[in-house]
Formats: sequence, C-alpha cells, structure tokens
Amino acid sequence: MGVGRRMKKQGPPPDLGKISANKRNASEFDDSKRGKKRKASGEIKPQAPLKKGSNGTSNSGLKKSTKGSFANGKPTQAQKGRNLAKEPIMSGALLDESSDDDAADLLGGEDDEDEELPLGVLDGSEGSVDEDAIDAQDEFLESGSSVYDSDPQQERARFSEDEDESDAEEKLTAANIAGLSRKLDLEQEEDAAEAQLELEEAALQTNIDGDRPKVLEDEDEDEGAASRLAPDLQLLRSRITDTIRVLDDFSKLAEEGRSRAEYTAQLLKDICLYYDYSPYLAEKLFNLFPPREAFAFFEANESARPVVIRTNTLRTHRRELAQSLINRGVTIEPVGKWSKVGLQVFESQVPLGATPEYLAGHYILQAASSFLPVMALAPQEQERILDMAAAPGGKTTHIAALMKNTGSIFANDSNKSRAKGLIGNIHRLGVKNTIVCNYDAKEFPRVIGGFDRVLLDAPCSGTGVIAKDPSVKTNKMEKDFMQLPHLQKQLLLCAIDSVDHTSKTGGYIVYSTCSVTVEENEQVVQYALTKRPNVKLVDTGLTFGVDGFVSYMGKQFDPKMKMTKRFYPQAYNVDGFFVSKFKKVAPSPGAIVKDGDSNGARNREDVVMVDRTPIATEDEEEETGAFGGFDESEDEKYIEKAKRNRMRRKGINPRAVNGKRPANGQKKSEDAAQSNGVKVSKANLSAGSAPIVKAATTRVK
Ligand SMILES: C[S@@+](CC[C@H](N)C(=O)[O-])C[C@H]1O[C@@H](n2cnc3c(N)ncnc32)[C@H](O)[C@@H]1O
Repeated sequence: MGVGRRMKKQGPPPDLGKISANKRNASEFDDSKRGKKRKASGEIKPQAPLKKGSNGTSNSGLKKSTKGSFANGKPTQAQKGRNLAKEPIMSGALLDESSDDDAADLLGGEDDEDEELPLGVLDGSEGSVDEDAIDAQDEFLESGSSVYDSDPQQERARFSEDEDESDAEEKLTAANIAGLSRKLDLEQEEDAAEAQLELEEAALQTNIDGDRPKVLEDEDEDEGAASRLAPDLQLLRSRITDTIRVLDDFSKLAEEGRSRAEYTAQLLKDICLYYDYSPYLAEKLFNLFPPREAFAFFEANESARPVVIRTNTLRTHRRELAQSLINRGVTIEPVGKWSKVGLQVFESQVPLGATPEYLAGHYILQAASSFLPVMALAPQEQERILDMAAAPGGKTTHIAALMKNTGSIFANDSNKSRAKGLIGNIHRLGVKNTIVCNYDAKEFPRVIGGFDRVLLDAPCSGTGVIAKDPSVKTNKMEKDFMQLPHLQKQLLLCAIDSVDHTSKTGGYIVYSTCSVTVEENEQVVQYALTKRPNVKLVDTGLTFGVDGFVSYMGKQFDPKMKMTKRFYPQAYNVDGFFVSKFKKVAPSPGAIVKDGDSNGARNREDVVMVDRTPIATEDEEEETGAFGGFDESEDEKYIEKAKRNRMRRKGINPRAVNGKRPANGQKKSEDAAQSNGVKVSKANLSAGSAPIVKAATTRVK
C-alpha cells in the first residue's frame, strides 16, 4: 500500500497549524536534497511545496507536491498501462497503488485475489450507468497523502459540519475514521522516518555551492548515437531534476557560456522521452508553470486522482450513505470542507459501482473537480437551467439535487450515445425536473432561451485529465488547439445568449473545461467578453483554486480574468480544471436580431416552441417504450404524425405542403425540438412558471 495521491486530501491544503507534528517541511522535499536511496527504491512519495519559479508565468498556488521519486522504469504508458504509481510502495499502509484491474474490481469486476484490496485506478470516461457501469463511473481518481490530518476529532468535525449526528452515527463514523487515522498515523510516522533518513543522506552528498551539474551535452558529443540507444530512464530522470535545479538557480548552477534556453530545450526533450509526450504538447504544458512546478504537473499526471463519490441528496444524506458504505467495508471520509456531498474512498471491500446504494442512486462516482462548476453555477430552486453539454450527467444530476428537483433543467448533448448515459443517470439518481435533448449546442438559444443560468462544461482537449486518459499526451495536435477553442467560443456565445438577463434570481453563465491550456480557457473567456459586452466576469464563489492568467506569454487579458479559477492536479490533487462565471447584465443585441429571440423567451409568446402532442400516460409510455431506446424508424412515424397534426392545428393542409421545410428559424427549432422528443408546452414558458415536464416523457433520439 502506498502513500500515493489517492490518499492525499483533495482541495485546498490543510491549515498548517492543524498539520500534525510529523508533517514534513518544505526543505525535506527538495529534489536537490534527495539521496540515492530514493532513486533506487522505486517509491512514489507525496510531493513537497514547490518554490515559485522565476519565469514570470507562475500563477501556480502550488502548496505541496509529490516527492516524485520514480523507480528505475519508465512511468505509465511506457509500461503498457502499468502506472508507476501502482508500484508497491509501503507495507502495512492503508492503500495499495493499484492496477487498472483493481479499478475494475472497485466497479464490480472480478474479485482481486490480493488480500489488501487496493483502490482502483479507474477509467474516468464519462458514460452511462445503467448500460455500462464502468462508463458510468464518470470520473475515477487516485491519490495519496502524507499531508493529512489524522486527528479523529477533526474527522468527526468534517462530517458534522453540515449534518446532525446522533450518538449511534457518531460511533459508526468514529470507528471508521479511527481505523483510518491509525493507519494514516502509522504511515506518516514511517514517512517521516524515511524523510529524515533521506535528509541525512542528502546532507552527505549535498550540492556544494558552485557545484554545477553537467546536464548539457558537449557540442562535439555524438547526439545521434545517443538518441539511437534506448533511453536510460534513471539517468533521464536524474538529468531532469538536475536541469530543474539549474533553472531554479541559474546564475549559480549553470555551466559557463550556456543559456537558459539551452537548458529548457534539454529539459523539454527529456520530459518528452521520460513521460511520452509529443514535443508540441509538452512545451505547451511546460510553459504554464515555472520549471519545477511543470515537473510536478507532469509527475501528477502519472498517478490517478482519488476515488470520490458524490452523495445524491435527492435520495440520502452524506452521513447515512457513509454509514451504509462503512458497514460494507468501505473506508471513506468527507472529501474536504469545501464540499458537503463528496466522500473520498480510501479502501473498499466491495465494488463501488455495484453496491445496493449505488444501484439505488444514493451516489454517483464523480471526480471532485467536477463538483466545482456546479458549485460555481449555484443553481436555485425553481429556476430554469440549461446544461449545454451535459452527458453523462454528473453535473446535471448535481444541479438537480441542488434544486431539490424543482424548476427545470434542459440537459443537452450533441452525442446521442452519450445522451443515453445521461438518461440512465437521471433515472438512477431519481432526477425528475430534467428534459434531455440532443442538439448541437450551437443551436441554442434558437431551440429555447431565457434561462436563469447556463452551464457550459465544454468539450475540450482533456489536458487536465491526462492521468485518466494518457492518450492526450500524443494525440492532441496543434489543430486541436485551434478547432476546439473555435467551437468553445461559439458555444460560449450561445450560452450567453441563452440566458435571461432579467432573471430575478440568476442571469449567470458558468464556462468550464477539464483542460489547463490558455487557448481553451482565458482566451475563450476573453473572446466572449469582447463579443458580448453585456456580460461581466464575477467571482466563482469557489474557496480554492489558482487565479486565471491576466497575462500570458505576451497576451493581456481583462484584469478581471483573475476571477476565473484554475485547478491543478499537482496543487490540489484534483483533475486539472478551469471554471469561470459570468453575469449577464443586458440583452445580447446582435443575438436578438440574429436568433429571433435570445433573451427573456419566457415572456415572448411568439417565439416559444409549442408541442401539443398529447403527453403519453405512463401506460402508454410502457407500451411504446418511450424511454427504451433510440429506434429511429419508430420515432420517424411519430415525428411525421406530430408534424401533420401541428400543421392541421394551424389550418395548414399537410398534403399541400408535402414535406416542404419551413422557412424561418423558429419553425425549424420547433421541428427540431419535436423530432427530438422534447416536450415543452407553451404554458411552461410563460413568465415565472416552470415547465410541466417529466423526465419519463422525454426522449432523446
Ligand atoms: C466535458 S463533456 C461534458 C461532461 C458533463 N458536463 C458531465 O458533467 O457529465 C463534453 C460533452 O460535450 C458534448 N459535445 C461536444 N460538442 C457538442 C456540441 N456542439 N453541442 C453539444 N454538446 C457537445 C460531448 O458529447 C460531451 O458529452
């Protein structure tokens, strides 16, 4: 069982005053002081607080990082799926850094023969629950922590912050937490002893002032010959750390006559080789941080984030859920003070994707960082919300829970098969206020507008979730960082235009991505600010995260860009994420002309979509299998019939028009809405009234 990132708490670092005495201090983690023993050990350890770098681009907020020693082997992909984080680390500790098989076990796969049931490194692909339980675990993570308060009193306090506790409940939780705490204490002691040993070793072979490591090749060295050999990964790693040390203290440690650029080029080359990144992406990501923090970022991408579940408060309370799972042999604790619904799973004797509680919709497996955009959105009861890119619905269902199933949510996704997963999650979690639709989100607000709040959790390159999907390292090309931002910009404008600026309770847009690149984040936000002067950036309300870039590599952004928030795996042990929040203060003039209506659609009868197709009774639904699938040919019949009925109601003879497409955009939207089974009644869109829709009456084609 290892001290890995899965054990490390997520979110803001703990108050230093509360960290127990055996926590390490910053100097203990300095790479430059690491001894040979660690290099040979094959261990991965929690990282240290990193120094803020000097390249002028740092906005890291990095408080702690992994110690980052790797084994003699190459990490992750190069080991054919064998993550270095999964190497055995310590005996007697709580968690084993597990293999992907272990992950599958957590989700309901075959039992692991290993007695020490490890946490899973779970595939984080966001997919359906009912059809494919694995996909439905939309985000799986791993972590570890040595910077971790094991005081049981505190653990109880965390549980009790938002929930009443009875004596019995307290005992249950305390028993779980006490066990966990003992293990963590033990682990911390071992860790501290080891760190001490390391310090002593480091002191022996310390870098004397003026000791300039030789990292750059001499000009006459045969570089070609070296590159033809398989890289010695241990040497590579030690050269990476040496180069970072030089870049940290360039005037003292650089070789005479060598430039910073030469060292940086060498470092990037080594990073590509060691971690298997394309040079293009490695450089893009490297440039986001000072060198030492960039290293921590690349390291953090080699181990999964912690497994986290979100309590579905439509069905249960966190305390009750925790107790049920504890009774099943799951070791869990609240994810951190920043969330009232998250539980971090440390160990499980049962597959988390197949427990009775899971099947009953008491929780969803969801990465901690995915809570953040919804927390920023802060949906209110009775509001109308649009979730523009919603599948598989982790955030939609969270929104529904915060709204206590009141008001209405339009959950849209352009990918039909992913939308199936969304429907599955909506059903399992007991969401009743949501309409699922299947449009290209660029169609909004023509489809429907006038929302109190819109969430755009945009399709992105996934550079924040490389730990989950290492293929990003090599498959994201320059063109992706042009095409994706282009789409994101279009979608964000549509999101803005879909909001009712006169909303009494809202008028907000949240734009988020699980990418850390500036192109997909600050640049998209800046574009929206320029094109839509009727919005302004507002505080996300999130209590942690690093401020967005106000300037980056010569580009200047709106000073309010610092209100946007970045989340990094190396800083908070969460997936890389970006969250921004806008308030719409005036209508979108251009959009009104262009789209017919983009604001306050609730008050404009002439633009609403009307579907008078009788809403099927539950029996009828059963007969027609209204929720059963996506049978195109079957749907076609109903769509055609509905079209004819609609025309007749308007006094048009359907045979006369005989399939001619209506000319105006509104009509087109109406048809589109209807063909996708979205049921929205006219009354639903009148001021203040909530649509009378049932999830069970909606259908995604
Ligand atoms: C980051 S995922 C959304 C995750 C989701 N918000 C959740 O929490 O479960 C992005 C989604 O955008 C969808 N998407 C991509 N392009 C789209 C478009 N033009 N319109 C609507 N959805 C789109 C993808 O199918 C994908 O499901």
